[in-house]
Amino acid sequence: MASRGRDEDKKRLSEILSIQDLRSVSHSKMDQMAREYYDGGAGDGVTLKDNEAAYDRFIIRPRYLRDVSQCDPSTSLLDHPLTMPLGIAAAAMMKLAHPDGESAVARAAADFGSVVCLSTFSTTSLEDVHKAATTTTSMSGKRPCFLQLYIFQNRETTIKMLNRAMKAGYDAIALTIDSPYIGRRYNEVRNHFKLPSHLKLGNFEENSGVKVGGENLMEDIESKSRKQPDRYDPSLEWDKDIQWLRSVCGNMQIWLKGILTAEDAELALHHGVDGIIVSNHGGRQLDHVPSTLEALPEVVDVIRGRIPVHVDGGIRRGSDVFKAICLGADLCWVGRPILWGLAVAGQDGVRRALDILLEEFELTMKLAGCTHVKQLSRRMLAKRDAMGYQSRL
Ligand SMILES: Cc1cc2nc3c(=O)[nH]c(=O)nc-3n(C[C@H](O)[C@H](O)[C@H](O)COP(=O)(O)O)c2cc1C
Ligand SMILES: CCCCCCC(=O)C(=O)O
Repeated sequence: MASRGRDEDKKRLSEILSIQDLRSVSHSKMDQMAREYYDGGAGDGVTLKDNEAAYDRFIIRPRYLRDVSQCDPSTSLLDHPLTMPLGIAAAAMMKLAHPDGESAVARAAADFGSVVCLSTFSTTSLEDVHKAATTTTSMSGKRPCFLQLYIFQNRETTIKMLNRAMKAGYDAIALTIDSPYIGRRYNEVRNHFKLPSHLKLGNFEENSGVKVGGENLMEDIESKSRKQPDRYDPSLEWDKDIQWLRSVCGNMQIWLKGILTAEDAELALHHGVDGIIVSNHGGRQLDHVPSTLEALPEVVDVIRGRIPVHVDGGIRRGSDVFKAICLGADLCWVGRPILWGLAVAGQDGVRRALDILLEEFELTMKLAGCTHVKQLSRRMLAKRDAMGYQSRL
């Protein structure tokens, strides 16, 4: 019976040709609360939509007659090989999409040759996910693994989690800096978002005081509720807290997730972080901030190759990955496409999402006249505006 279900999933997956197809099919697989939590954003969704729309404002300037019979889309991260410059972004509570949740995502990533960033609010323990993410049948050598971090007011909660991450073997922490409070998300309030009782947060004890959602979500969002005993620490500052984090992170690298300006990129460099992720949290935090693709160049220009710069938000096609790498990103992280794949067919659905992005990325490289990721540069893009297009960036 189970194998018939998997065969049907495989047939359905072979008919899915794009991430948009995956998104449409995923909608029938989730209830309203999960679907709107996954797909939605903050406020009126201006930034959410702009993250995707920004990719259509850039056009590719292809070069021809350049022997593209061989093409290598691979890269590396922390000395580990990656099949392409693509990682799986932190997303909370993956078991809302599929009972195999984060472990299925981690297994698909390992077999494909990608990297996972696990959310603080995973519904699987960080130890189990690390095991799944680093055990692979197809890629040789150890796989990299990131843990996304929210720092809690009760620092002991955070320290305990970091100690577990070090022991499990995580390579890097991605501290999310765009969330001193949760963004204003109407869907979650209307749907009375809460983690269903059969699911548990994987990284906290029952009595830790950490929870997501609940009866008073709007109060929680505004951080007024007395019912929420432990919440994000909104008092974080560059000087005191990055140093503090370093003192409790052991050998794990420290990356910052949520940089959107040259000024903060410069501060990140000054405070000695190991890498940055240009991100607006998939349009889920402050609405009306820039699309990440358009924020990327100012960050790349100030960093000048001294630390890696990654980007996430709105990436739905291999050509989007191509454009972000042309604008100077070293790697792209994808969030929702992976959740849609997970909802459609668990590990196989995630693998389908990754394969679609790889096939599209490789074909875009070849049709644009590139055979290696290092050849991608700003000269390969132009920006479309109301008047036509600007041929040089
Ligand atoms: C359902 C969902 C849950 C998320 N949970 C987290 C989280 O726990 N921590 C975090 O830093 N970012 C979280 N994010 C943001 C992602 O890490 C990433 O920045 C974003 O999804 C990228 O945009 P994309 O979904 O358009 O690819 C979440 C995103 C989604 C869609
Ligand atoms: C109901 C709000 C939970 C927020 C924590 C996870 C997260 O970062 C997200 O974007 O969602």
